Amino acid sequence: MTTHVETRHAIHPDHAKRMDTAELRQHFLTEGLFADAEIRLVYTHYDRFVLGGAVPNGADITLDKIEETKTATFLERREMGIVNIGDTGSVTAAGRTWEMKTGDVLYLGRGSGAVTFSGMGRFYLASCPAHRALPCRLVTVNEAKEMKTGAVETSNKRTIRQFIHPLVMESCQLVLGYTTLEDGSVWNTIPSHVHDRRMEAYLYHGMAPEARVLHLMGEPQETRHIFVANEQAVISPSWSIHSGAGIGGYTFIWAMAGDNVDYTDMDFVQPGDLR
Ligand SMILES: O=C(O)C(=O)C[C@H](O)C(=O)CO
Ligand SMILES: [Zn+2]
Repeated sequence: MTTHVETRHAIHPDHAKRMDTAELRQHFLTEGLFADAEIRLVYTHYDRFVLGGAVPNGADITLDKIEETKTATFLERREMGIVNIGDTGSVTAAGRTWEMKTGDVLYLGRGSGAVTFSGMGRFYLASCPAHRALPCRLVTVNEAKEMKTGAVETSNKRTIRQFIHPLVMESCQLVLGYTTLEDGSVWNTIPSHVHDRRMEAYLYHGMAPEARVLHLMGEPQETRHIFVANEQAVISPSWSIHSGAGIGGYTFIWAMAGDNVDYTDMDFVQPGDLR
């Protein structure tokens, strides 16, 4: 098995607004996170948030130590959320094994040690620094807090499921869940928002191979777009909106790290104020 880590540096909004399409994609889009028998990570300088994919494909693959953190194990000073977007698989860490069905989310607290992924799961990983060790917890789809929002009339009817969230469980910085669009609704995160206190990343999945999401990013008065394919993620700095419209159905996993874990701490931007 191989573990591959790529580093993404933080970009100032004045720099971002001068980027062409290729540069925007190079800095904010992550492609190819999921590969058989590999762990692929993107280490960002936005709140030291790491995102990635682990695909055991029937074997065992282990995330233990990476050079970028210069710690004895990856989770020595970090917490991690794991979402299974594949078939049933399992995760072993901290002397325990959790079976994860499609859509389940596992929280691993600081100091959980090496993490082994097994079975036919397709695991999305989101990790950030943690100031204390909190208990590991599997949150099943039924245990998530479900929020229906949007409307058919505005083409944004969707279900937001909150997993690593103060209403469900305690974490240090990480807040994570996923949002599924209803048939016929295309827009996510409308009205758009920013939250200067937290960065965010969106992993889009459950899309047909030829489908694309037109992801909107940038400062509210300087928006840019990125066309995103299935199982690609967009890194959203704290100064950027993160909204999108899909050509076809999709789900996206949102994960955040920063100064607070208050999901409702958003500065909304109405469509009429976007440029
Ligand atoms: O559909 C939505 O709206 C979202 O899922 C919004 C994200 O959860 C988010 O941006 C949280 O800050
Ligand atoms: Zn957000």
